[in-house]
Amino acid sequence: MTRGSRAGRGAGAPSGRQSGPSRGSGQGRQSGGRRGPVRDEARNAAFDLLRAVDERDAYANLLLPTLLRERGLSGRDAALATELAYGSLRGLGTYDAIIGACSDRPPDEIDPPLLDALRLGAHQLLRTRIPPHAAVSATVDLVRLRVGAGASRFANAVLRKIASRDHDQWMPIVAPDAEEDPLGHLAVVHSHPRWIVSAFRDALGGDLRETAELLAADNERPGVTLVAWPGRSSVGELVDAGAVSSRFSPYAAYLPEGDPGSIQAVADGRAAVQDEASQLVALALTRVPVNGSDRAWLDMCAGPGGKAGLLDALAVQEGRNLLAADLRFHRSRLVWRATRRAAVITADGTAPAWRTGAFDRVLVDAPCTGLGALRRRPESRWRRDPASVPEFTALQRRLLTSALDSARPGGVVAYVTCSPHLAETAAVVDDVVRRTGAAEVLPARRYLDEAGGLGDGPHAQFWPHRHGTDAMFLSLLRKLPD
Ligand SMILES: C[S@@+](CC[C@H](N)C(=O)[O-])C[C@H]1O[C@@H](n2cnc3c(N)ncnc32)[C@H](O)[C@@H]1O
Repeated sequence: MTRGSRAGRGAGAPSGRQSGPSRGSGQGRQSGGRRGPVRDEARNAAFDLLRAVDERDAYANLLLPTLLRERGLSGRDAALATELAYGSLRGLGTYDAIIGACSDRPPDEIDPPLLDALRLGAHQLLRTRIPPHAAVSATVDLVRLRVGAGASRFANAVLRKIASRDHDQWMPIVAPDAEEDPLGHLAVVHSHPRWIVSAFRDALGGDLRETAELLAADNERPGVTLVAWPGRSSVGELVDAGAVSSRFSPYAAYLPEGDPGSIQAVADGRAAVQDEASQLVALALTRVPVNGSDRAWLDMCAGPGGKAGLLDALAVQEGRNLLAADLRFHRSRLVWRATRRAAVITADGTAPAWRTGAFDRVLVDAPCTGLGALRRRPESRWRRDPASVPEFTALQRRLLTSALDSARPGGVVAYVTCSPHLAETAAVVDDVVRRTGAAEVLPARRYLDEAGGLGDGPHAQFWPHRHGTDAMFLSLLRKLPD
């Protein structure tokens, strides 16, 4: 392919001149004579989101609602902008491999704004039902308006080449052979960094077929799950408001469509959005029998307050006292908002502000790589760095050690991560238990009767492809006498 040798106009695009914004999929344009580039607000918003993620390390899920509001996008336009932006960010690994095969330079030598536009185009061509001619012409228009005329000719040539095959036809061309390099194959086909594929494969006991299912599940948008805080609202109330009963948690309901904020119980602060596995791991901590006192509960890494919200509601019902702490003041403020009666403090869990052995139950929901929640943050898989794993595991060990110090003998500690990476899960627990000799590991699955498929060992591991939840890990530990 000769770069810049093709006409700047979109391949197959009707050539009618059209002024003013065009919204939607780019279909239905006028035909006739030559036309200038058409500004498409949904694609522009998606492009701006990708640029913000690249240039400012923006979080797509946090910025997108603001961007849509500022641009006045709603309904189908908002849905299109969201699909294009999220799909392009998730699929970036696959799309870059294909763009590289269709270009005379590797993706990392393509001007970043142009590369982002090509990713948007590749997503439309390979993963949506937008007609190829519309996907190409709308993307070329975007490039011409936002990057430049020369770049639009290059984009046109690359996109036409991408459009010559569908996703499955591209895979044997761009992905390593599945027999020779299974991890490399899965990484390209399912658009994940190789080190994450490797970590998932290890956590799934080496099962490559199941690893592929997990990777595919990571590329789906997660549904919305609500929690009805006990004593404040009920699943029945959520169901009456349009939600659907859940599979596992007695406090969960799924919201098939619509804005959670439009549900009265959520608007009133009596219910909230919360992943079902998050509910169950917090619940499991409260289910373990303890001999003697059961008054004082601690949530040591509580921000932004998802699990603290549920623990607070349960503590109120059962007459317990919950202390919720977080290292960061702004996170503690969120916890304060999510709870009614809990005492909330800003404190470093590794240097506790509380007395040793003061608590009957302790939750340590440790900071982690977040590899279990990749569905929620479309760009996060590319931001995570394997070099961060040892930093997290060092902190996780200190926090778990401190959580055991904070529990009284006979008390219970729940160690939770939103990552299935073995270095952050079983390895941390094994190491701390061996080093301190302060705890025995309990069979966590016994306290999660609702859900199967949580693994074979003493710990419990939820999975997106098995449970439709985040990949949440739980280990339950009983503090031994000194
Ligand atoms: C995985 S998040 C907790 C999520 C929370 N439990 C929930 O369900 O919403 C980890 C939290 O630990 C906090 N954190 C990090 N280091 C900490 C420390 N040394 N002591 C206490 N909290 C810490 C972070 O600020 C972050 O809010």
